[in-house]
Amino acid sequence: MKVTIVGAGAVGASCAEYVAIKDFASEVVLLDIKEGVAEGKAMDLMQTATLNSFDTKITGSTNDYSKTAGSDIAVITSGIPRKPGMTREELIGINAGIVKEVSSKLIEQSPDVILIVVSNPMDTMTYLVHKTTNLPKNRIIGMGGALDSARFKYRLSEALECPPSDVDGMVIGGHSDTGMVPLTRLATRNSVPVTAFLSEDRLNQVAEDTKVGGATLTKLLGTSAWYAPGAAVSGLVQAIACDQKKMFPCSALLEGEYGLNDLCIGVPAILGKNGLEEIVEIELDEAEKNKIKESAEGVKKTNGLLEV
Ligand SMILES: NC(=O)c1ccc[n+]([C@@H]2O[C@H](COP(=O)([O-])OP(=O)(O)OC[C@H]3O[C@@H](n4cnc5c(N)ncnc54)[C@H](O)[C@@H]3O)[C@@H](O)[C@H]2O)c1
Ligand SMILES: O=C(O)C[C@H](O)C(=O)O
Repeated sequence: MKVTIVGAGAVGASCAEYVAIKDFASEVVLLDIKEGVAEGKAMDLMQTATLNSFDTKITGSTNDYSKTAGSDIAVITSGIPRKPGMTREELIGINAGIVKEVSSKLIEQSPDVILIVVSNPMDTMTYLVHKTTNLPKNRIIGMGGALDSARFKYRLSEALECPPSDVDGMVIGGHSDTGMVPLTRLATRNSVPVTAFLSEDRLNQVAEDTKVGGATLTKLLGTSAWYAPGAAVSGLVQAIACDQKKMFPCSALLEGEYGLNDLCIGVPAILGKNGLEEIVEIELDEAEKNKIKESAEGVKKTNGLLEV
């Protein structure tokens, strides 16, 4: 199993580290345009192999796509991150060109590759890859919901004063400060609805904190987050590589599901060896349906800025 990660920056390197530590891939290739950076990070990570007990071979490449040939899965993290005070949507001008070029070069070398898009604004970048490549829709997946759901569970565990592992929950919708839809009605602590423990006001606070999770970290760090993003991407990579049939909220191309068409947005999906194998349509209540509709309008507005 060969995994390529384009962009050896904060998220790309974190993802490479988690993939390696989980030890399911034979090879990880890190590629970046910055001279020597991917090679350096690959070597640094390889020097953790005996410390962290993994056999995955990590190599680096400065913009030489021949090194990525025959990749089963490729992750696109290349592009710029936001700075405090910015929205993800503001990154479209620079990142659209990068994502378009990178996806085309990856497919040239690995025609059977499954692509995971991470660069922001992620839903629109995922849609761009669908529009500009001929890959079947199961082989283009946007990562955002897995991260947002992890943040949601963290915020719920804080409110419940319990370990995060006690909590289950999911965030669907657009990966944006206003477009995320944390499904508080369906979240549970060991099968008990969280609504049994937390007031409506507290749950609304949890939802709002979740939606601005990325912005909160960006303000603290001066750039956007990387540990949880890298871990979230590695979860998707593992589900595909190991044919786990796991469910994650992923940005998928919708053709009628949830009453939506011609956009990529976060919905529950089953991931396995064929990539995004199934979109799961869950029963939403009226308020949730309205939130998804509103979120989709926001994503479509951003898609409208693309020149495709
Ligand atoms: N979808 C998500 O949940 C999520 C989470 C975190 C970050 N992100 C996004 O991921 C992207 C990367 O974030 P980061 O913190 O790793 O940024 P970073 O600046 O640390 O790393 C980006 C890397 O991309 C490289 N790059 C730029 N153009 C390239 C090209 N044409 N080919 C190859 N490499 C190129 C840069 O040299 C840099 O090393 C940003 O757009 C960020 O907003 C998305
Ligand atoms: O917040 C960002 O800009 C990066 C990423 O989308 C995140 O949610 O951490």
